[in-house]
Amino acid sequence: MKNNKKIALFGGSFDPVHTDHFNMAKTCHDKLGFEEVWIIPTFLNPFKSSTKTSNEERLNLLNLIFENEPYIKIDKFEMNNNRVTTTYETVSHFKELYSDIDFSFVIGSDNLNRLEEWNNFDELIKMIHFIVFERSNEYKKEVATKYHIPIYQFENNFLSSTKLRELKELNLLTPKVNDYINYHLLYLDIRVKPFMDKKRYEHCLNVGEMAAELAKNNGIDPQRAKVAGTLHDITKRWDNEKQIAYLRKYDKTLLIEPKPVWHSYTGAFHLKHDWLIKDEEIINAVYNHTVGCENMTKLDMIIFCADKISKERNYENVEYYRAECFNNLKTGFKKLLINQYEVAIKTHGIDAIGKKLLRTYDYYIKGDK
Ligand SMILES: Nc1ncnc2c1ncn2[C@@H]1O[C@H](COP(=O)(O)OP(=O)(O)O)[C@@H](O)[C@H]1O
Repeated sequence: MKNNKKIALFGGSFDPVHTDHFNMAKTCHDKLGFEEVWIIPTFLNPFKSSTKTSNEERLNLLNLIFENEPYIKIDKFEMNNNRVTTTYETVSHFKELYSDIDFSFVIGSDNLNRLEEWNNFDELIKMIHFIVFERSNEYKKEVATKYHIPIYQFENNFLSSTKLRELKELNLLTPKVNDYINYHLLYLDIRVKPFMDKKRYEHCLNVGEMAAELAKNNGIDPQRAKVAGTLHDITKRWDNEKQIAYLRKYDKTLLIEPKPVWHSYTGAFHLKHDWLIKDEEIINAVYNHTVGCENMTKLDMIIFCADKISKERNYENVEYYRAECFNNLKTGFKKLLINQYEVAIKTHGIDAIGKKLLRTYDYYIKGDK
């Protein structure tokens, strides 16, 4: 009898794809005898109202994580359908197209709980073998027994896309996937929006846009500037207690700076230690965005300026400062710095404006750097 090729179909939202998805696919190939694993990202999960990320972004992430795995094929059948596609339809499609292939369908054990509710389940279970990977100990074991479905263990980190979107357990996510997510600013509606009011969120988006424009003007990667700009105020609405806790944890000396400046430092610490952003220039640009420092990079200046001239800002002379920044970044930056220094002194007095603003002012304005 002819030995048919064995292929595992692995469907999911992959929003984002993570290390455990990777390990499951690898186990199918390395240990369970599947020659290939075909990854089928959903257009929409039938049990969810919507996915959070575009098809293109999810595909890019899949291509990235599996780039060195030759046994993987990423199939766009469900995505291209542009509508909800049930597993029954998908399996029928592949079986019809490739009648000489032995297909199995990979799921996590959580899916056993509602497996019998899947569309056309009675037929589906006769059409294809399910391969189940244990996700936790709590699942309907009787469903597996009833349909003789094998359960496999694998090197499981017990990750979930939902938790990763919420910045939980990011240290276990394949770093290049995390880097892509950060660089493309995915999941802002989960990671940024809920932590501030609408106006502040709009400001953040506008600063990101303005920073990208200034970056283009100055020969810098606009996307990196957009990331720093969009995330610059990420901790602005954190309460004092949380700000203090972060400063105590990462740099106590900053507690002597005025409270309104704290968020620049806690923002940088949050992005570095919780978002796991590795690009130090981005981290530093957030760190320096309120009162600057000596020897600022172009990106530092861009974020400092973009924050003060973003689209929605409408204080007197804002148009003038905008034009100055686009005409010459350094000149615009210095003018904004003088303005900020004078306003700060008028409002708070020289003793209360903090050492860092004084130092930046001395360096750039008095020292004419
Ligand atoms: N840590 C894990 N252990 C076992 N199975 C998992 C794990 N993470 C995801 N899976 C399984 O991988 C498949 C695709 O995952 P995902 O895209 O997160 O699911 P969904 O389509 O439900 O959003 C699902 O069958 C899910 O149960």
